[in-house]
Amino acid sequence: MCSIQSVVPESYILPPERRPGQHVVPPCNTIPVIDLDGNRNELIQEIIKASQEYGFFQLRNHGVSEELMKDVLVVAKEFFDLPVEEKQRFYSEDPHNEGCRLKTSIDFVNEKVHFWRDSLRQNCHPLEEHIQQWPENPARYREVFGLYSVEVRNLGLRILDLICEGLGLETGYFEGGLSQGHMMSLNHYPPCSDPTLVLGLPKHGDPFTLTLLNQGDVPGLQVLKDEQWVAVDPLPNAFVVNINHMLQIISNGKLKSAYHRVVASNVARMTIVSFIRPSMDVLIEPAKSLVSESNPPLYKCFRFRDFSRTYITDTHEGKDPLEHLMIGS
Ligand SMILES: O=C(O)CCC(=O)C(=O)O
Ligand SMILES: [Fe+2]
Repeated sequence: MCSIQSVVPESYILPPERRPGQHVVPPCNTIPVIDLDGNRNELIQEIIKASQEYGFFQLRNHGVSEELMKDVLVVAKEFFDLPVEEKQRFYSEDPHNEGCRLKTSIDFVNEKVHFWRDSLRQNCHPLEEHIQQWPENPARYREVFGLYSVEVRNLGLRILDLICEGLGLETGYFEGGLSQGHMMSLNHYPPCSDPTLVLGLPKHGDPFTLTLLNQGDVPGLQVLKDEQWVAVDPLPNAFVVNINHMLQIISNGKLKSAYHRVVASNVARMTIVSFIRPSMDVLIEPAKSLVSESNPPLYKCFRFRDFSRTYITDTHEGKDPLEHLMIGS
């Protein structure tokens, strides 16, 4: 994308009703901050409560070192600062390209308005199957992201274990197909001369199982809570964790996959997002042990592959991607 431009290009300007505008969004002091070092039973209660009320929480004392949290942001910035010729071989506009892919906005060819974000997406698990496709330049790229991806995946699986216990599901429910993949997105939001006209990312819910976001120290993320946008301001060295659509369905609506968006700003912002994701072939449905006659299933059973196809088109058309999965729809 454009790096620094004095005028926002027409193709990035949203229609007035979709712009963030001048409206000042309050920082949210109520999104729970959870210490992973705490007592296990209390921790489980806190995670479940936060996931029910907000679908989001910030996690501290998570075990990933401060140095590694910072290093990935530095190396990611070094990648985006490389000359265009160096980055170009990763660039693809094909939304079905699942390899290590550099793109700008979301679906540049098909979308009506573009979003103020460049991203590099890479698969991370199993590491040895994917690392060879990752950039070799900057020189530390594979080493730093290799270490980080293993630690973040383990952390994600640990949180899923706590959620599993908190929901009362059988041990290991999220192991295997529901957490088979790990995809990382290095998001680069360039400085924008008029952030009121554009969005870094539009309102969306994450389609996978669980997200762990390292958002650095520049604000930009906002969550929809009770129909109001609230800012999730950066907390040093914390992960922002959020429940994804598949976890909402498996929990039969108990846990919430909250809508969120990213606003641009006049300084650059770099974030590293890790998605723990299901395999394409896995069947998703409300967990059998969570449904009963008095608590009937809210969602149909479907294959993740089929959902991923409709998610892209639904999101483009501004539709709720979960609507046609509801029983009775
Ligand atoms: O960069 C951020 O703050 C959030 C990114 C995000 O929501 C996503 O990649 O799905
Ligand atoms: Fe997201």
